[in-house]
Amino acid sequence: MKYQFSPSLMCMNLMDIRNQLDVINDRSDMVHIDIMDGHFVKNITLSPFFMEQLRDSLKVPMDVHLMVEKPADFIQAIIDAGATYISPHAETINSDAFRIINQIKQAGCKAGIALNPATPLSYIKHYIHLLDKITIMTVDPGYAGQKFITEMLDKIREAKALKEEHGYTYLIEIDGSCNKNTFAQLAEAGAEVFIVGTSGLFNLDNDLNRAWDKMMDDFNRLVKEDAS
Ligand SMILES: O=C(CO)[C@H](O)[C@H](O)[C@H](O)COP(=O)(O)O
Ligand SMILES: [Co+2]
Repeated sequence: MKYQFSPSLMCMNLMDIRNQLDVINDRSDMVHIDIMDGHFVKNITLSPFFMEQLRDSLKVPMDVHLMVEKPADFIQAIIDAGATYISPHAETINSDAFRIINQIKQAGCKAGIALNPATPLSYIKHYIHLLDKITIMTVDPGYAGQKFITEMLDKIREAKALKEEHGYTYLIEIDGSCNKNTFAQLAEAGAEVFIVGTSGLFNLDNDLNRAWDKMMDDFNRLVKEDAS
């Protein structure tokens, strides 16, 4: 299994997009796009408009993290803006989970789900088999630069065990404080996709190529590639 890295574009230097996109296109597996409505979380970040501006310059898939109270209001706009993965929060789709997952898949996109730290995996047990990716928040949602919640390691282990036991095909993605202090324990627990933001990537160096080199030097020193 090859670990994947997804830079969180809400953390990038928006004054230097062009240079950073060249690095991102060369080195990342996908990009993480946080869309917030100011209600589900008290913050507003990126948007379908931002995605449309970016899509012709991007050579890697867009992974959209929907931190909004009413994701059904945004799904079509995000599909139209070129998303590959679309991940609403499980806490916001209780009344239309299957409808939303079907809408995402029928559009040819991949269906993901994001779970708040306080939300157990059991909350999605009736549709977990339909998912292409599960994003386990290791910080409370809404902001970059927060403290890692170590209790989430058990949830990651549980997601890995369920996947192995039932043959589920979802990717296990981690969102929040993925960095040199957490890479090893996250990989050991079962993380497969690392969303890297301020602490894991963008704050390591003003030059994104050098920052990426530093991140991978740390990662490769701390994590032995999973042979499976
Ligand atoms: O979902 C997010 C926050 O709610 C974003 O994806 C952040 O970018 C993510 O937490 C990564 O940022 P960090 O500074 O590495 O924690
Ligand atoms: Co996110």
